[in-house]
Amino acid sequence: MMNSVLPFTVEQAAMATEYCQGFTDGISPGMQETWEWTRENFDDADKMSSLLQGATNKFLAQILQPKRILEIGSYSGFSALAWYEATTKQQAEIITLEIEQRMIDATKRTIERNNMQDRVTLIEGPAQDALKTLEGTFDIIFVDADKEGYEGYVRTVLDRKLLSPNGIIICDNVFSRGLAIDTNAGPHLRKDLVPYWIECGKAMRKLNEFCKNDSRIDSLVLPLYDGMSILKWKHDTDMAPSFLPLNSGSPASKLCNDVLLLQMPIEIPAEWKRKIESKYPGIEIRSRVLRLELGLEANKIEPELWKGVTLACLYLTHPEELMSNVRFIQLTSAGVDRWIHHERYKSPEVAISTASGIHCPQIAEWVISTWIMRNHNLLRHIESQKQGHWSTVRAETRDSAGMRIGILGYGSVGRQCARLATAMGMEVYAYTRTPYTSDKKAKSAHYSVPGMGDPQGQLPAKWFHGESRDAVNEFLRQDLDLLVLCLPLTKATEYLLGAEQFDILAQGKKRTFVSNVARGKLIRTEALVDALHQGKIWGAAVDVTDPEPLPESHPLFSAPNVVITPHVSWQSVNNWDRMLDILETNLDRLDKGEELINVPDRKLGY
Ligand SMILES: C[S@@+](CC[C@H](N)C(=O)[O-])C[C@H]1O[C@@H](n2cnc3c(N)ncnc32)[C@H](O)[C@@H]1O
Repeated sequence: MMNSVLPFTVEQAAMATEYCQGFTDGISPGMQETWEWTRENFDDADKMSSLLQGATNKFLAQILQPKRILEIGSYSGFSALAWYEATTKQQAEIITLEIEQRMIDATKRTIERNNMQDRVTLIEGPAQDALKTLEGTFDIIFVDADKEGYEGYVRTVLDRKLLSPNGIIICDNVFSRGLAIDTNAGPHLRKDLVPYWIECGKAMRKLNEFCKNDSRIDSLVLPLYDGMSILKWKHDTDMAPSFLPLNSGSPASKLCNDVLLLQMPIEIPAEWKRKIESKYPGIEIRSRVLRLELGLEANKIEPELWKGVTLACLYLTHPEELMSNVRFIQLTSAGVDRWIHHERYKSPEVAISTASGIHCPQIAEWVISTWIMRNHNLLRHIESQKQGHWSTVRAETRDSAGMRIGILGYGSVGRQCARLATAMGMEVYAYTRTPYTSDKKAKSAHYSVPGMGDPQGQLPAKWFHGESRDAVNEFLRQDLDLLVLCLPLTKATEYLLGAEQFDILAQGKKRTFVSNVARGKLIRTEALVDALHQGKIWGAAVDVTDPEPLPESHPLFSAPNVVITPHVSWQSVNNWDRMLDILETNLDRLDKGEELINVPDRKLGY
């Protein structure tokens, strides 16, 4: 066949339509009813897709299996119904845009009649506005509104990368009843409509020229119905969100229908997103930057962005109803305190992982640096420096060689403290809740920064364990030079160090330096202040306090030999790369159906 279009007369075209419909599946009773009802109620019902076109859209969607569809131009909701029926398997989300009130009402009728409320959202108003605020990507975008608007819609979709890597844009009516091709090509048109369709035709020619020349996309214009063009990202451009290897033959990822939402204090690097999208074809990634300095209110995530989210990486809790589909939460904090009352956290169906391990290099450095500040009298020297005079202080100065560090809580932070202390010639005593046996399990299930810590538990010279206060007191009797608190705050560990424990430390042969990098409530603050004033301890460094923040002029500020920092020991520019490493490891494990890393014990609360 030389031409792609048969030279049908109007009568022959009607017969061909009937012929095709007769042999076509997918025109459901609901579609038939909506179509008939629209024809009976609206004079301009020719704006609606034909039954065969509805079936075509449905057929295409069944092959492409989109998870999100955007329709620009609902009219009476007939095409939205076709998208809806085609996507029951994957429960796709469908957003349809409509500006005209009578068509908004008609679409609402179709949505209600066909019970589409669960997955179809009708956004009322100009499509131009909606397109500026929509988030995420869509696998099918059906452009079927005002013809002059098409080029702008397509440009916005491409510029804002609203089209998913393997998604398609379908533009309907690109022939404009034939007048886009030739202004004489519509002899069958009603005379009064000719000027309108001539204008539409001009807009369509401009659209087609834009699409053909835009280096980001491939364009296919088909002589179907009133002309239909299909657009997709070019596969050799880096303009698209990312590309999936076509026909790679690799088995489908288990995450292919997942939507991952991240809220972290950084923009998620495009490179990381691309890597994840190509590892798990089909996964959709959405993100919001966390700006805690703006307060909780400013960090709410709009319901729109929560739709379909199954995997989340979060610091803050969000309303349970928005998170109802979430099956995995990667917390960006090492602790779970914020989450323990949240339904999603409590649900056994939801997998949880923490950020434990990402902070240990810097926290251990904080412990050692504050210890050195005290031993070398740096606080006093700095004070003199600030006053502009050569310090005359010649106080007792210590070095760490041969000293003993006692680490209460031998997790990732404790292990890195042990590593640094060992390098300085210290002896390590470690305290754990349960008896230390082998580290194999911890090693496979917990994140540690490569080359850091003590993954095999080889550094301690002596191990202690127990859940009782007596067991802890026994540990405190071990003549410790440096005592580091790096254990979680639970009911059992609350106020672990009070007046009694400072007395125990005072009775030993050494004067202990107490360092708290865990939680303020592990220590009774009044008892610490007393111990410092009475010289029961060599000094203290606290990055966490009770209360926190420490109120202005609190007695702890003016106690001797204490270093206080405002809960900052965890900070480092490297945190977020490490966080994304943990998340990636867990996505790998979810994909392979393996046990996750950094899974907290929900009963113990850490
Ligand atoms: C061709 S009809 C849509 C047909 C429908 N998709 C179907 O297949 O049955 C175009 C619709 O787009 C709507 N429309 C026109 N301009 C619009 C705009 N700027 N924003 C949103 N909708 C618009 C019109 O009111 C009209 O209902």
